[in-house]
Amino acid sequence: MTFLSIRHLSKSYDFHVALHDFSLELARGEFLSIVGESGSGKSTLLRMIAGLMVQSGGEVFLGENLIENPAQKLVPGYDEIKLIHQDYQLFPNSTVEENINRPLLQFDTKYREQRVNRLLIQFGLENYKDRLPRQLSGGQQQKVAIAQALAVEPEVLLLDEPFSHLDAIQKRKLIFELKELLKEMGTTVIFVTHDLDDALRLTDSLLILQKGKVVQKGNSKDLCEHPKSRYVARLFSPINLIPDRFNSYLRPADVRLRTRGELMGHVVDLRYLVHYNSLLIRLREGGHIWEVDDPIRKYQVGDRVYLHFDEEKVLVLKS
Ligand SMILES: Nc1ncnc2c1ncn2[C@@H]1O[C@H](COP(=O)(O)OP(=O)(O)OP(=O)(O)O)[C@@H](O)[C@H]1O
Repeated sequence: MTFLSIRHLSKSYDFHVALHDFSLELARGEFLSIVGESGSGKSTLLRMIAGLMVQSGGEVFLGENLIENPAQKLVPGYDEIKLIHQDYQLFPNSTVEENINRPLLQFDTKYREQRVNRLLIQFGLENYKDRLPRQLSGGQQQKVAIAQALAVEPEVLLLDEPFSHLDAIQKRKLIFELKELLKEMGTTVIFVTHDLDDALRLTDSLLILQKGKVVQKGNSKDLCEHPKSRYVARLFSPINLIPDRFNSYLRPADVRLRTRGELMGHVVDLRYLVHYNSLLIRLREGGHIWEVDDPIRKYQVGDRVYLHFDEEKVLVLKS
């Protein structure tokens, strides 16, 4: 059953259309990642969903209730829908505990104490509760910001690249912890990012946004195997253009390397990665450079190789 319903939402800034006719339905507790490059309209969309920006057209409903925008509502925003972005602001002179407690001031003391303690435990922040934000790492500060947003038990959490200040290891850990926590709480989540890897750590369900338009929506397997455009295909891996064939591409993992054949090239670069060597191969035909996986780490820079592939692996991408 639909819980969050976004109907024909659009936004123009002066004459520039930042978001075109966007519709989406999410069930309670569903997770979705929206992936798009910088300027594709991700933040604009989230701010309108949260009721923090006036839209040019369309409506957002949470359950039966219309989400009013700042022109319709005296105090913009809702406790039920919380938006967290990378430039979160903690109160610098308040402790971790006080920061998490801030949104709860209208509740009675007993409830506040219980809620804050629970969040401190859930986020592993019990030992840091008396510290000031500047005495925490970036990851811990980000956890405090998220715990603060969750204090009022929002039904919907909107995450606008909130992990971009963190290093890769911290980020992976936080996304993993957050995923478990949010599933347990039954929160409905929309995560926007330009990084497909981050998106896939949180959710399998993806929507790809480009220049304010939805280009594809589905699970990661569908999008990886049947991308509708080069942009979607390239989010998953580089793609290699097949010489003398229009709009036909291969992923690095779908090319097989042999010592004889027709399509010939030379290895010009090699990167050692966890599961395979990634080779750059200059093709004899047209001098194209292909990126190809070498899972058995057989080839070296300078080697001559022949490239083979199965027809069913060819991606035909017109745009
Ligand atoms: N206040 C504004 N006035 C005019 N144009 C704006 C304004 N805010 C955003 N835009 C434009 O709207 C488009 C979408 O911006 P938005 O910030 O929503 O994209 P984004 O996908 O979140 O980008 P990023 O990943 O860089 O944050 C961009 O072209 C941007 O320049």
